[in-house]
Amino acid sequence: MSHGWGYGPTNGPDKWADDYPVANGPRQSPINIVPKEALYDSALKPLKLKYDASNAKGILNNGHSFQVDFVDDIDSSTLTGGPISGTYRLRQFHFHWGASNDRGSEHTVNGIKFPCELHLVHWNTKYPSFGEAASQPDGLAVVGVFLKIGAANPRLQKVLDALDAIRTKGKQTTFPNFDAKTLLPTSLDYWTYDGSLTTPPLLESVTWIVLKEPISVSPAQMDKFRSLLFTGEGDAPCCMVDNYRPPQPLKGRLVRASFK
Ligand SMILES: N/C(=N\S(N)(=O)=O)N1CCCC1
Ligand SMILES: [Zn+2]
Repeated sequence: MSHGWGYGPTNGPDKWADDYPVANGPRQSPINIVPKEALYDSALKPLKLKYDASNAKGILNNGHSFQVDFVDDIDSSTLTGGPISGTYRLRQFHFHWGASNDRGSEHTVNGIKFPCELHLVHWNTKYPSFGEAASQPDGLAVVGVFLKIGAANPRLQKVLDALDAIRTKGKQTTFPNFDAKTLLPTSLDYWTYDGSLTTPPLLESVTWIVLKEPISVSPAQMDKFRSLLFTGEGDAPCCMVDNYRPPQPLKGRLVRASFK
């Protein structure tokens, strides 16, 4: 694949192994979650998410999705507990979505796709940096949250209102004072398994923590996600949609549940 990776017919998920052979590795993500095949583990701790709204920095169209970046030079926005040991710092959150409401999520549940999936990316502070952590088997922890079509979600609106300013690849703007915890559902029940980044470089360094309860999103809000472009200013416009990798082979991995 001579050109950069993406989600199109010539550079999409089926082609990523050309440049990133780990794409066919033993712990790739996402996966299809089959709740009846998950093992309830009473030893799993509750998730503890302590986020400081003042750590929110900016919002960026990175050409694959958009992300909200956080100050992560001190332990002020952290994930502890759950399946992990130690302290993981919030680095950024981003989303994956479809061209229509019948698809868009990366993880699926009993083969069901959601229209969108939120990923909150954290890195293990036992390592000196995000980059270093990303290359370690216990380096990252990503909390995944499904978005399900329903009533408009007011918690999403500040994020969606910022998208007009970052319509094209490479555009960014300031995004101060945002508490990422407001994006989480009431229940923090979760499934967890050992996996990878779902985009190149597909590093097998992620402890996945996928919440069972979705949050709501309205059809009109989904259309705001779809107003972004994969392409840069002045390029032929290509709508940012279907920026999701499909489920990957489980290859014998265990999926554990924090709930019965
Ligand atoms: N693929 C990724 N996150 S994800 N989709 O696996 O949560 N990332 C790539 C660089 C930083 C996060
Ligand atoms: Zn993601």
